[in-house]
Amino acid sequence: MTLHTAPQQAATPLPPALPAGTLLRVEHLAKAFTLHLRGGTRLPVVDGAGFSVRAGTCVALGGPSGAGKSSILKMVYGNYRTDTGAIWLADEDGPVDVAHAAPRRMLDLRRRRIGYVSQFLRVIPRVSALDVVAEPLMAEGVAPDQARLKARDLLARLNLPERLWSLPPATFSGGEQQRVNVARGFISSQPLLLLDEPTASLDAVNRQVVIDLITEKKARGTGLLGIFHDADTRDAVADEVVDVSAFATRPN
Ligand SMILES: Nc1ncnc2c1ncn2[C@@H]1O[C@H](COP(=O)(O)OP(=O)(O)OP(=O)(O)O)[C@@H](O)[C@H]1O
Repeated sequence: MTLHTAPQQAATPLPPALPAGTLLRVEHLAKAFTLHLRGGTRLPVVDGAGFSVRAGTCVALGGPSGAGKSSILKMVYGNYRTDTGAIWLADEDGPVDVAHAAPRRMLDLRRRRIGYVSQFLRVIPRVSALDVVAEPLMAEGVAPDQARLKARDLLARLNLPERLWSLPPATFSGGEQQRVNVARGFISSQPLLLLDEPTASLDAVNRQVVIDLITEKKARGTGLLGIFHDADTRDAVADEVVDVSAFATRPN
């Protein structure tokens, strides 16, 4: 995962008082990509994006392909720089604007406050599937044996054959890698979890497992912000769908 390092807007807006239970509030968000290999052409993606995520709910980002759903998710996780606007993330001492957070702060927020299940697993050479899943818990200070126990539980629930657990996932199928990725994302307990198409390569049985995992997170008070191309999954988990094409800066 990359972290943007460029400075953002000149002035950091004052933190708002987020309503009780609000974990994330996106305000007036705008982003355009600059295509340096195309003579600096600017490609506007979203303008004026705004929505909130409350504890115990799942908000789905909807809209057609290319509308900017993944770009919004990446801005919330601090992977993409924002041009204007604010992304208020609830922290223990009050809201932090992710759009202005320094890289070190962002890494700390990722450890404690915000998790992310990316679309594809980033394979780490020579690390077993079990340790890929257990690693975020170990990074939080959980003892390796305990972290691996929880990882085993999740991999078993996601029907990953036990013979694969000790192998690095580089050679796994797309669906097997996605299940390792989902397990890695769901193992920790940050209050906000971002999901980028977590069921895209999964069969119906494992899609249902992911739906159950999301439902359990919601019941424990986690807020989720996700992209679900599969309408059945979206209908099963989403409390609200935010149509990103409403924030488009050009026809999609
Ligand atoms: N790093 C990048 N550099 C340049 N353009 C980009 C970059 N990332 C995304 N885009 C462009 O921004 C637009 C929005 O892309 P994005 O992936 O956010 O859409 P999406 O709604 O998630 O699409 P899909 O449903 O197909 O995944 C697209 O036109 C895409 O080409």
